Amino acid sequence: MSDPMLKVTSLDVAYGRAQVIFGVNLEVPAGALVCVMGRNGVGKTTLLNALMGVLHPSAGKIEFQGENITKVPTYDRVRRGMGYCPQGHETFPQLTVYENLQVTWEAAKGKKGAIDEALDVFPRLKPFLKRRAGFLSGGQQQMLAMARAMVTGPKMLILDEPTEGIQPSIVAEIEEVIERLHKEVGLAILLVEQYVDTAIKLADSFIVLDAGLVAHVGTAADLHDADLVRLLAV
Ligand SMILES: Nc1ncnc2c1ncn2[C@@H]1O[C@H](COP(=O)(O)OP(=O)(O)OP(=O)(O)O)[C@@H](O)[C@H]1O
Repeated sequence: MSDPMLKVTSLDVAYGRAQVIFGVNLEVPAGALVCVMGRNGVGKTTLLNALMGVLHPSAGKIEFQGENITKVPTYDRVRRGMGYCPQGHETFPQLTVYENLQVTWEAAKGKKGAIDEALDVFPRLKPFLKRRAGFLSGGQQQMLAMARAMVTGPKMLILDEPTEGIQPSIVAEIEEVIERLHKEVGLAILLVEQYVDTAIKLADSFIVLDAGLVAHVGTAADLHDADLVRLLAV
Protein backbone atom coordinates (compact mmCIF):
# COMPACT_ATOMS: atom_id res chain seq x y z
CA MET A 1 0.00 0.00 0.00
CA SER A 2 1.25 3.52 -0.74
CA ASP A 3 1.96 6.01 2.04
CA PRO A 4 -0.97 8.09 3.26
CA MET A 5 -0.91 11.71 2.14
CA LEU A 6 -0.91 12.88 5.76
CA LYS A 7 0.37 10.81 8.64
CA VAL A 8 0.36 12.01 12.22
CA THR A 9 2.11 9.94 14.87
CA SER A 10 1.91 10.30 18.68
CA LEU A 11 1.21 14.03 18.55
CA ASP A 12 1.18 16.05 21.78
CA VAL A 13 0.24 19.74 21.77
CA ALA A 14 0.19 22.09 24.76
CA TYR A 15 -0.52 25.73 25.53
CA GLY A 16 2.29 26.43 27.99
CA ARG A 17 1.86 23.77 30.68
CA ALA A 18 -1.71 22.91 29.69
CA GLN A 19 -1.58 19.90 27.39
CA VAL A 20 -4.57 19.70 25.07
CA ILE A 21 -3.67 16.96 22.53
CA PHE A 22 -2.40 13.61 23.79
CA GLY A 23 -0.65 11.09 21.54
CA VAL A 24 -2.90 11.56 18.53
CA ASN A 25 -2.43 9.22 15.56
CA LEU A 26 -4.17 10.08 12.31
CA GLU A 27 -3.89 9.13 8.65
CA VAL A 28 -5.48 10.74 5.62
CA PRO A 29 -5.00 8.56 2.50
CA ALA A 30 -4.66 10.30 -0.88
CA GLY A 31 -8.10 11.32 -2.15
CA ALA A 32 -9.88 10.41 1.11
CA LEU A 33 -12.17 12.55 3.19
CA VAL A 34 -11.54 12.08 6.90
CA CYS A 35 -13.74 13.81 9.45
CA VAL A 36 -12.49 14.88 12.89
CA MET A 37 -15.38 14.99 15.32
CA GLY A 38 -15.89 15.68 19.02
CA ARG A 39 -17.59 18.02 21.42
CA ASN A 40 -16.68 21.69 21.92
CA GLY A 41 -13.27 22.15 23.46
CA VAL A 42 -11.88 18.62 22.90
CA GLY A 43 -8.97 19.99 20.85
CA LYS A 44 -10.04 19.84 17.20
CA THR A 45 -8.86 23.33 16.26
CA THR A 46 -5.68 22.88 18.28
CA LEU A 47 -4.93 19.70 16.30
CA LEU A 48 -5.45 21.45 12.94
CA ASN A 49 -3.31 24.42 13.98
CA ALA A 50 -0.52 22.01 14.87
CA LEU A 51 -0.86 20.23 11.52
CA MET A 52 -0.39 23.58 9.77
CA GLY A 53 2.53 24.69 11.96
CA VAL A 54 0.58 27.52 13.57
CA LEU A 55 1.20 25.73 16.87
CA HIS A 56 4.27 23.65 17.58
CA PRO A 57 3.75 20.16 18.98
CA SER A 58 5.67 19.22 22.12
CA ALA A 59 6.10 15.66 20.81
CA GLY A 60 5.25 13.50 17.82
CA LYS A 61 5.66 13.57 14.07
CA ILE A 62 3.74 14.98 11.11
CA GLU A 63 4.44 13.61 7.63
CA PHE A 64 3.01 14.96 4.40
CA GLN A 65 3.53 13.00 1.19
CA GLY A 66 6.13 10.86 2.91
CA GLU A 67 8.22 13.80 4.18
CA ASN A 68 8.67 14.80 7.81
CA ILE A 69 7.21 18.33 8.05
CA THR A 70 7.01 18.55 11.85
CA LYS A 71 9.40 21.53 11.92
CA VAL A 72 8.55 23.01 8.52
CA PRO A 73 7.11 26.58 8.70
CA THR A 74 3.47 27.18 7.78
CA TYR A 75 4.14 28.94 4.45
CA ASP A 76 6.21 25.96 3.33
CA ARG A 77 3.43 23.53 4.28
CA VAL A 78 1.08 25.59 2.11
CA ARG A 79 3.54 25.49 -0.80
CA ARG A 80 3.86 21.72 -0.40
CA GLY A 81 0.11 21.44 -0.94
CA MET A 82 -1.64 21.79 2.42
CA GLY A 83 -4.54 24.23 2.04
CA TYR A 84 -5.98 25.51 5.32
CA CYS A 85 -9.34 27.11 5.91
CA PRO A 86 -9.42 28.09 9.60
CA GLN A 87 -12.50 28.26 11.78
CA GLY A 88 -14.60 31.42 11.62
CA HIS A 89 -14.28 31.98 7.86
CA GLU A 90 -11.74 34.69 8.40
CA THR A 91 -11.08 37.00 5.48
CA PHE A 92 -9.45 40.42 5.13
CA PRO A 93 -12.61 42.51 5.62
CA GLN A 94 -11.21 45.74 4.10
CA LEU A 95 -10.02 44.04 0.91
CA THR A 96 -12.29 43.16 -1.99
CA VAL A 97 -13.13 39.56 -2.78
CA TYR A 98 -10.64 39.60 -5.65
CA GLU A 99 -7.91 41.21 -3.53
CA ASN A 100 -8.44 38.56 -0.85
CA LEU A 101 -7.76 35.88 -3.44
CA GLN A 102 -4.87 37.79 -5.00
CA VAL A 103 -2.87 38.38 -1.80
CA THR A 104 -3.18 34.71 -0.86
CA TRP A 105 -2.25 33.61 -4.37
CA GLU A 106 0.84 35.87 -4.33
CA ALA A 107 1.91 34.80 -0.83
CA ALA A 108 1.58 31.13 -1.75
CA LYS A 109 3.23 31.64 -5.16
CA GLY A 110 0.13 30.14 -6.75
CA LYS A 111 0.03 28.80 -10.29
CA LYS A 112 -1.18 30.89 -13.23
CA GLY A 113 -4.94 30.63 -13.59
CA ALA A 114 -5.47 29.41 -10.01
CA ILE A 115 -7.69 32.38 -9.09
CA ASP A 116 -10.04 31.74 -12.04
CA GLU A 117 -10.13 28.03 -11.18
CA ALA A 118 -11.02 28.80 -7.55
CA LEU A 119 -13.80 31.11 -8.75
CA ASP A 120 -15.13 28.33 -10.98
CA VAL A 121 -15.48 26.19 -7.85
CA PHE A 122 -17.40 29.05 -6.19
CA PRO A 123 -19.27 30.79 -9.04
CA ARG A 124 -21.49 32.56 -6.47
CA LEU A 125 -18.52 34.80 -5.66
CA LYS A 126 -18.13 36.06 -9.22
CA PRO A 127 -20.71 38.90 -9.00
CA PHE A 128 -18.97 40.19 -5.85
CA LEU A 129 -15.34 40.43 -6.94
CA LYS A 130 -15.17 44.18 -6.26
CA ARG A 131 -17.10 44.04 -2.98
CA ARG A 132 -15.22 44.32 0.30
CA ALA A 133 -15.19 40.96 2.04
CA GLY A 134 -16.51 42.55 5.25
CA PHE A 135 -19.79 43.25 3.47
CA LEU A 136 -20.40 39.64 2.40
CA SER A 137 -22.86 37.34 4.19
CA GLY A 138 -21.47 34.63 6.49
CA GLY A 139 -22.00 31.97 3.82
CA GLN A 140 -20.29 34.07 1.15
CA GLN A 141 -17.36 34.72 3.50
CA GLN A 142 -17.03 30.98 4.09
CA MET A 143 -16.95 30.42 0.32
CA LEU A 144 -14.29 33.13 0.00
CA ALA A 145 -12.24 31.54 2.78
CA MET A 146 -12.40 28.19 0.98
CA ALA A 147 -11.64 29.81 -2.38
CA ARG A 148 -8.56 31.38 -0.78
CA ALA A 149 -7.39 27.95 0.30
CA MET A 150 -7.99 26.73 -3.27
CA VAL A 151 -5.83 29.42 -4.95
CA THR A 152 -2.82 27.96 -3.16
CA GLY A 153 -3.20 24.84 -5.34
CA PRO A 154 -3.71 22.35 -2.52
CA LYS A 155 -3.34 18.59 -2.75
CA MET A 156 -5.09 18.38 0.57
CA LEU A 157 -7.65 20.72 2.16
CA ILE A 158 -7.96 21.18 5.91
CA LEU A 159 -11.33 22.65 6.80
CA ASP A 160 -12.32 23.73 10.33
CA GLU A 161 -16.10 23.66 10.76
CA PRO A 162 -16.94 25.23 7.40
CA THR A 163 -20.70 25.10 8.02
CA GLU A 164 -20.68 26.53 11.55
CA GLY A 165 -23.10 29.43 11.96
CA ILE A 166 -24.05 29.47 8.30
CA GLN A 167 -27.67 29.64 7.13
CA PRO A 168 -29.07 26.21 6.15
CA SER A 169 -29.54 26.97 2.42
CA ILE A 170 -25.83 27.81 2.10
CA VAL A 171 -24.79 24.84 4.27
CA ALA A 172 -26.13 22.46 1.60
CA GLU A 173 -24.19 24.36 -1.05
CA ILE A 174 -20.95 24.22 0.94
CA GLU A 175 -21.43 20.49 1.51
CA GLU A 176 -21.88 20.01 -2.24
CA VAL A 177 -18.65 21.87 -2.96
CA ILE A 178 -16.76 19.76 -0.41
CA GLU A 179 -18.19 16.61 -1.99
CA ARG A 180 -17.20 17.77 -5.48
CA LEU A 181 -13.65 18.66 -4.38
CA HIS A 182 -13.39 15.21 -2.85
CA LYS A 183 -15.06 13.06 -5.51
CA GLU A 184 -14.44 14.96 -8.76
CA VAL A 185 -11.25 16.92 -8.12
CA GLY A 186 -9.85 14.08 -5.99
CA LEU A 187 -8.46 16.25 -3.18
CA ALA A 188 -7.69 14.67 0.17
CA ILE A 189 -9.77 16.47 2.80
CA LEU A 190 -9.48 16.66 6.56
CA LEU A 191 -12.73 18.11 7.84
CA VAL A 192 -13.60 19.16 11.36
CA GLU A 193 -17.33 18.75 11.63
CA GLN A 194 -19.75 18.76 14.56
CA TYR A 195 -22.83 17.53 12.72
CA VAL A 196 -23.17 13.75 12.49
CA ASP A 197 -25.48 14.04 9.45
CA THR A 198 -22.86 15.96 7.50
CA ALA A 199 -20.12 13.55 8.53
CA ILE A 200 -22.19 10.53 7.42
CA LYS A 201 -22.91 12.19 4.10
CA LEU A 202 -19.35 13.25 3.30
CA ALA A 203 -16.74 11.20 5.12
CA ASP A 204 -14.97 7.98 4.13
CA SER A 205 -13.83 7.61 7.72
CA PHE A 206 -13.62 9.65 10.88
CA ILE A 207 -11.91 10.03 14.19
CA VAL A 208 -13.62 11.15 17.37
CA LEU A 209 -11.58 13.18 19.85
CA ASP A 210 -12.43 13.22 23.53
CA ALA A 211 -10.41 15.39 25.91
CA GLY A 212 -7.53 15.50 23.43
CA LEU A 213 -7.38 11.72 22.93
CA VAL A 214 -8.52 9.71 19.93
CA ALA A 215 -11.57 7.97 21.40
CA HIS A 216 -12.72 6.26 18.20
CA VAL A 217 -11.65 5.62 14.62
CA GLY A 218 -14.12 4.22 12.13
CA THR A 219 -16.36 4.49 9.10
CA ALA A 220 -19.69 6.26 8.73
CA ALA A 221 -21.56 3.03 9.54
CA ASP A 222 -20.19 3.17 13.10
CA LEU A 223 -21.63 6.61 13.71
CA HIS A 224 -24.96 5.17 14.82
CA ASP A 225 -23.30 3.30 17.65
CA ALA A 226 -24.64 4.42 21.04
CA ASP A 227 -21.16 5.03 22.50
CA LEU A 228 -20.37 7.34 19.64
CA VAL A 229 -23.53 9.30 20.10
CA ARG A 230 -22.50 9.77 23.73
CA LEU A 231 -19.02 10.96 22.69
CA LEU A 232 -20.54 13.46 20.29
CA ALA A 233 -23.42 14.73 22.42
CA VAL A 234 -22.96 18.45 23.03
N1 LIG B 1 -4.70 29.98 22.91
C1 LIG B 1 -5.06 29.13 23.88
N2 LIG B 1 -4.45 29.16 25.07
C2 LIG B 1 -4.79 28.29 26.07
N3 LIG B 1 -5.73 27.35 25.94
C3 LIG B 1 -6.37 27.27 24.76
C4 LIG B 1 -6.07 28.14 23.68
N4 LIG B 1 -6.88 27.81 22.63
C5 LIG B 1 -7.64 26.78 23.05
N5 LIG B 1 -7.34 26.45 24.33
C6 LIG B 1 -7.95 25.35 25.12
O1 LIG B 1 -7.65 24.13 24.49
C7 LIG B 1 -8.77 23.26 24.55
C8 LIG B 1 -9.13 22.81 23.14
O2 LIG B 1 -9.60 23.93 22.37
P1 LIG B 1 -9.91 23.80 20.82
O3 LIG B 1 -10.32 25.16 20.34
O4 LIG B 1 -8.79 23.14 20.14
O5 LIG B 1 -11.18 22.83 20.84
P2 LIG B 1 -12.22 22.51 19.72
O6 LIG B 1 -12.49 21.06 19.82
O7 LIG B 1 -11.74 23.03 18.40
O8 LIG B 1 -13.49 23.31 20.19
P3 LIG B 1 -14.61 24.07 19.33
O9 LIG B 1 -15.45 23.00 18.75
O10 LIG B 1 -15.32 24.88 20.39
O11 LIG B 1 -13.91 24.91 18.32
C9 LIG B 1 -9.87 24.01 25.25
O12 LIG B 1 -9.87 23.62 26.59
C10 LIG B 1 -9.46 25.46 25.13
O13 LIG B 1 -9.93 26.19 26.21
